[in-house]
Amino acid sequence: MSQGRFISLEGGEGVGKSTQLRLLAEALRARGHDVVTTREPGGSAGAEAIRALLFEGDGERWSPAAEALLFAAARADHVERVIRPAVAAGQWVVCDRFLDSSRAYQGDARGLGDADVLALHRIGSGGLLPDRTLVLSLPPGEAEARELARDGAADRFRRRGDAYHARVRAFFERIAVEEPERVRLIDATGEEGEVTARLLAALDAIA
Ligand SMILES: Nc1ncnc2c1ncn2[C@@H]1O[C@H](COP(=O)(O)OP(=O)(O)OP(=O)(O)O)[C@@H](O)[C@H]1O
Ligand SMILES: Cc1cn([C@H]2C[C@H](O)[C@@H](COP(=O)(O)O)O2)c(=O)[nH]c1=O
Repeated sequence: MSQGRFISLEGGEGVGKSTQLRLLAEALRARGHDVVTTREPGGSAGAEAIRALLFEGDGERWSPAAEALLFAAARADHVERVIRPAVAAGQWVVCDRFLDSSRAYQGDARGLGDADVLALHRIGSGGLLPDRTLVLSLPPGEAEARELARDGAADRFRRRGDAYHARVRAFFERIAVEEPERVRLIDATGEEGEVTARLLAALDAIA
């Protein structure tokens, strides 16, 4: 049995994560890997139910702590029921967002703190980390233009405003510097296929 892997795609809204999830999975399948694609919040029945709770209502419905707990609970179910079994069975799991989104959005931008988010992750998911995290990076105006062309309107997370999203972007850029073995910053400008090629190149030692 080949060795399973766990890869997460991260970054702000509209940078191309869902598009690249599909394209990267196709490229990895073409290399002979058995690939499972999934997403957060969600990815298992219980976690999708929590996703609905998180997306309903206005942006301040949940306190930072309650929101972090909901994301951590969804992740615990997803990790236990989907991610760990797939990796143990030799599959490659490619996930649209994971722990680093909680660190960026709840820990940093909502002020909960990195240590508390990591503590929730240790309790809920045994501290599982991806083998590689690929952070897609676009100039701010470009991500927003792509997002508005796709949706026409902002969802409750997008409505938190520019300063909030600037903190998220800065947090992702920082962890790529601080955790270079796991986290790679990827230029997400240009054609979809060019971005996929950069992602594949950034899988170097684990592919
Ligand atoms: N390389 C690209 N060039 C131009 N447009 C792109 C590119 N990649 C994705 N798009 C388009 O940009 C929009 C946002 O892409 P996508 O939905 O993949 O982003 P996302 O990061 O998953 O967003 P969100 O976090 O909001 O779910 C989509 O309409 C998609 O078709
Ligand atoms: C996993 C995770 C996500 N979020 C936020 C980030 C986005 O604004 C939404 C998810 O939207 P998407 O279109 O499905 O990417 O949720 C968060 O704040 N914390 C998290 O842990």
